[in-house]
Amino acid sequence: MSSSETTASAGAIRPRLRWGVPAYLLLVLAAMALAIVVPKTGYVLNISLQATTYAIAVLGLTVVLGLCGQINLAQAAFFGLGAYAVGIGQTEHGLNFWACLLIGTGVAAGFGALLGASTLRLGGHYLAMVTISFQQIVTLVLINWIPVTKGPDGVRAIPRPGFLADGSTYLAFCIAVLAAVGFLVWRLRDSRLGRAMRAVRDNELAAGVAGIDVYRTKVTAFALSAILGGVGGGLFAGGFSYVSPDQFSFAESVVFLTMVLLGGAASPVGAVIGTGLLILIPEWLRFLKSIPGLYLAIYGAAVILIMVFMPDGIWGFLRGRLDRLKRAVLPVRSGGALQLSGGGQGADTVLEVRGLSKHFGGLKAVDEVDLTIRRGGVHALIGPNGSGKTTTLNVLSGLYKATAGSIVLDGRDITNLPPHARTQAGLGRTFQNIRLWRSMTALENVMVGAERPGSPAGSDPAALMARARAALAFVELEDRADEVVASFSYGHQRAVEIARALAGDPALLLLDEPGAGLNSSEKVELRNLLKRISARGLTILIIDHDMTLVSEVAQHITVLNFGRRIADGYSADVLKHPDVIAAYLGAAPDVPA
Ligand SMILES: Nc1ncnc2c1ncn2[C@@H]1O[C@H](COP(=O)(O)OP(=O)(O)OP(=O)(O)O)[C@@H](O)[C@H]1O
Repeated sequence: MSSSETTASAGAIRPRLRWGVPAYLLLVLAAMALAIVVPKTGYVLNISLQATTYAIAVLGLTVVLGLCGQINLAQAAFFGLGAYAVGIGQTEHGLNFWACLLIGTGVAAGFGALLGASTLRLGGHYLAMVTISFQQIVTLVLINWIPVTKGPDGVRAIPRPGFLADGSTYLAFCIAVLAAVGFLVWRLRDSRLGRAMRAVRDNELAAGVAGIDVYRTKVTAFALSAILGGVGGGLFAGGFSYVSPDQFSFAESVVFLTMVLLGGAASPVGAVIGTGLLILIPEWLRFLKSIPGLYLAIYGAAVILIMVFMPDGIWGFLRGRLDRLKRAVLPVRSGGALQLSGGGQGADTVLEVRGLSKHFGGLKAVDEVDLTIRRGGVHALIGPNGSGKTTTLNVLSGLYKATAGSIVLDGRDITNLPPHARTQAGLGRTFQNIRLWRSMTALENVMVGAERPGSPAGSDPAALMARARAALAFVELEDRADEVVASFSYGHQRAVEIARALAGDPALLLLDEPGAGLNSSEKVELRNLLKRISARGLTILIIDHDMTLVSEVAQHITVLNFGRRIADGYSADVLKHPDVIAAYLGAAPDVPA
């Protein structure tokens, strides 16, 4: 191993196997060849066609639910839109198969984006209800818009393209589409968009503050999911040459959801496993159908047992076992030294805040606060509990809208920008309660920070990876880059959060109580880290209750009490200020001699 290499200690980052793609291609070609040459009954052909086309739609749920964490109980509706477009377009309007497939997919994408748009105001149960409502509307339209959809009778005699007329050839084609979609979804996970989706899933607030446009990411995830639903449905219609409303009902959406959860929502492999199993289990249990109820009871019990004992799905369970075997074997390249530019050059002032107020009803949490932060060095914002420090940081980073006042960062007015745009403008921050994306590795967390538009790494994946590693090396955690952060100690999680902000090369770093919850040796490490950051020219605004830490690292201090600024200036002067001493319970704060 060269000196520029070190060894990662867990396998959450995927090794890029040189033979992986050719092996996958060979496997797909073999499956296609088998589909064509092996003689099969109509029954086997139908089961195979159903599994393949369903799996494409279930991969859509891998994107929206598995990667982005958004519930979608309308996948059967998107599947139906694709299927009916292929059915009606060909039989009623004489369009060709491919044009119909494209139209169906486009219509599904449009409605998917519309559903995604509702996430601006809705989440969780409410989002689930909106998707269910959409599903029910589509079902009602399919049943009742008889002149167009043929109502409950459905659309019959749907043709396929001439060269795919033979059922086995059509199946091979569907396998090829499934393989291509599966590959794209697999690659999506480790792309910039995929990381953004996972960040939104794990912690939406932190994603926004790290520079991700949360809303756009969700809309994109919904649209992609709907596209895959539409493609799957279109191919389904060609495969079965008949579609009717009951094939695309709410019950089918639940089946799609069960498939993705059963197989494992986080990976396309899970989608395929879940689909295969849920289509095959009923067939295997068919012999029980003679005893009323028994078939359903065993089917339901099997699904419940798998979900209880494998909460991450079957593939999630197997993957966990595989990852344990792979520990401590991945060689990784060193990221080199972290470059910090400290934001725009020239102007002395990096942040200018005038008359900033934030009221919660009658409570003036922040009340006409002025704050000037000079470039370079550490500026502390202190004050007793409830004095408005965190609220100030939340207004600065855009999590709260200011009631009044203005915020100018590096000469640019950012008062009305959303959080991700402020990050793009040059703000970096950490949280009082650590907000990492817990299912992602340290490296993945920090890579999202490095992806901030305007950061020096640009969009080159190798440069992003190198910058993220450099940021981790800066906080002395490069050797744990490929471990999932949930396994880190509190102190190390804080360091990763700081590395994530540093990777974006901010003009100003906001640290909300970075010392909270740290033991004494971790506090020493933190103090040294802050000094190293400051030595690189990056300006820090820190909130902390530990006056020893504050007086050791900060050159300037602003003091708040009851939301108002009561002192501001050089640290030594401010800490002796009578109002400050009075604010701290009438006694001198714990200032070291
Ligand atoms: N979302 C909110 N809704 C209503 N009141 C809030 C909200 N957030 C903060 N407050 C109130 O605003 C005041 C300032 O709170 P803030 O958390 O900013 O204080 P702080 O100085 O950071 O305190 P601490 O040091 O304990 O973290 C408190 O009275 C708090 O209860």
